[in-house]
Amino acid sequence: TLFSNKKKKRKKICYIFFIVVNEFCERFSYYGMRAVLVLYFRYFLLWDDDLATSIYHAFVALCYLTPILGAIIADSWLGKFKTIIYLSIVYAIGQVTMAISTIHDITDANRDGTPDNFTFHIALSMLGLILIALGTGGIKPCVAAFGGDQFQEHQSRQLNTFFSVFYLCINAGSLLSTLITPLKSVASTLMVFIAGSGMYVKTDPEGNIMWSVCKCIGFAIKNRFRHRSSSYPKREHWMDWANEKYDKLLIAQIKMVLKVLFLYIPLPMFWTLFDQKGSRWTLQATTMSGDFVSILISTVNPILILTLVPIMDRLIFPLIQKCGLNFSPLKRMTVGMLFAAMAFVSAALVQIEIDKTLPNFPSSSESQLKVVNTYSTTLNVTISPNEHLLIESFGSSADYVTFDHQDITVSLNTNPVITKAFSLIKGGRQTLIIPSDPTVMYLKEDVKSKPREGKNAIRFVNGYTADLNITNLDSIEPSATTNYTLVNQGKRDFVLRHGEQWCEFSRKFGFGASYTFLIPSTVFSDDCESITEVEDMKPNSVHMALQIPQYFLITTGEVMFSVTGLQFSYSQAPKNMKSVLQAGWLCTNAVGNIIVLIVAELGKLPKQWAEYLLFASLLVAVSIIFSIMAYFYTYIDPAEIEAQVRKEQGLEPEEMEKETLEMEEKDEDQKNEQGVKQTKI
Ligand SMILES: C[C@H](N)C(=O)N[C@@H](CCCCN)C(=O)O
Repeated sequence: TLFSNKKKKRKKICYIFFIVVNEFCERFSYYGMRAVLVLYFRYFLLWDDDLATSIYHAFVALCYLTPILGAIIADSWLGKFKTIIYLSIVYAIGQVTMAISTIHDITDANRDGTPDNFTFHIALSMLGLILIALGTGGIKPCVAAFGGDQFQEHQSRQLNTFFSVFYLCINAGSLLSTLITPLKSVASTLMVFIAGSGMYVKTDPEGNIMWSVCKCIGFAIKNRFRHRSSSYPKREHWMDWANEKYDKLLIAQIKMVLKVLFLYIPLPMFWTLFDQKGSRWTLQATTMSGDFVSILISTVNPILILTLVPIMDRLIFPLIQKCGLNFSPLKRMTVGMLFAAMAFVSAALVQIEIDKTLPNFPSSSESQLKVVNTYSTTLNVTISPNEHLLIESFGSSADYVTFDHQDITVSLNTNPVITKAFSLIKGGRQTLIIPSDPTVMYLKEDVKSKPREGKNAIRFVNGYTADLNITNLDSIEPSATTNYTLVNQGKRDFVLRHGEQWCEFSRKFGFGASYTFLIPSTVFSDDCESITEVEDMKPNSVHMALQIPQYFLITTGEVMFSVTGLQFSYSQAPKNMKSVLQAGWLCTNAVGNIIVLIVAELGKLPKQWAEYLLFASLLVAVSIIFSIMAYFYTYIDPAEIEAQVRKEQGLEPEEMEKETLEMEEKDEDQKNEQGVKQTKI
């Protein structure tokens, strides 16, 4: 018996391996594609930041809405195993479609490196994304529930370990996704899953369960209204009004599901905060210094998950239990929410530090102006009505001057005096460039926010008497100013060239600064030494390491909230509705993302730190509501309730047999465990 038990255990580990590796591959593919999605929208489809971010969030929301469809297909029609297989094929077709949409050669007839038919690429990529969303939605609720199905009712400890390992695999997939291409992994997802096919415990779908559930709920509501007069005796639960027509077992199962779904109502708020890691926090990082921007953003969360899940499972939770505290799943989830709220308080504190170092950008009604003088002598610049600036040759005004009106007149103390009228951009920053011929002074638009991804925005004003060529930039005419170019942090070299003459100009950059370099007429005679630098925006000075506490707090919250929620959704669901509740759980994600889209993107507060604090307070309020709801929730054993209802109804012999077999197996396991203990003693 001992030998056969060990064999059984090894077999189980083996097919659980196939399931978790399948999830690893699927998440690897998903996160690998997601990581480059916004870049694809921005630089291939040439969408602006807002559109790219909105479509990105809409896609993520769709991925977490489609699980409902996957769950219906699995629980009512195909069963979890076949649903995973078929929808993995849809997923793979989606990834291939997406990959084809990125080949610009397909429509690039003139071979200029840009697609000629954007509509074609947009249509193809949207089709690809919809297929991926359908695929991921179909797979996700089924894989978790399918994994859970491999355990028997008495194996709750193993079931919890399975969900922790399952979550570890999600994060290992997410972590490694940046290293290998997503396409390969879709193929391997399918192959790994099919490889374990013969070993799985496959529960059959039990007819169109969702349709029966809807009809049953509809009937209960209708029946309740038909009997609303006080002469009819009250029933214990409103679903009991379906008793006349529907099976008691189905009604009991619906009651269990509704109880859990009701508890889910406050949960999207957690995801609203959690999913801002990828948007607001990423933007925050671009205003900080440190050379691990992209690595930090894409890897810190999965790395922390891989470390924290085992620590929590093996150390913290057992320790809490040893102290005699009942740290129930719903309590863990509440604490997880509070951790996420603390993460946002930490983000707000970091933001306050950053704000102290940020330039004073103009409000939407203000305009800002700086003056750069490349004329041969110092100039007295008067900007009507009462702004007087003394600017030396190849120098600039100390900082931007802010105006609450747009129309200005500029006078220079040249002989004769030069006067010119300008209209400034509302809410913009501009520089007045005074060239060697001041009569043609002109305005140039400046950056009015920190450059993306901690890069530096640089431009050159050509004070040389002829056209100049600068590395990686178009040729610039005399007196002209180039547009901004983004350069990475570190030492950068530029070669300036005019005909046979050239010189090399080197400069070390930090993070998130903006500079205008003034090239004098003597540039080649002094080997680029005389190029002067005007700092339009100071480099970032708050170090990115300050973001680590907020990442640590949100990930601790995630471990408590998300891993526990996954286990809870499985354990509290009736056998035939496991995927449906997994889908419900994933839907809380979708709603969270939609809230990010609506509240965070549209209703932005003027101060970012205030927005962080607002979200933190909202989550604290929601966690209080959730803890009250949780207090009134009684944990159930769905199998026990189902058995009890069946008993009341009179059990079918077939089911009785199955149940007896399970009981016998359980007894055998317990005996064996005791046997092992005795042998050890
Ligand atoms: C990578 C991340 N830490 C993670 O584990 N993600 C989970 C849950 C995602 C919910 C966020 N909207 C996953 O299943 O990908």
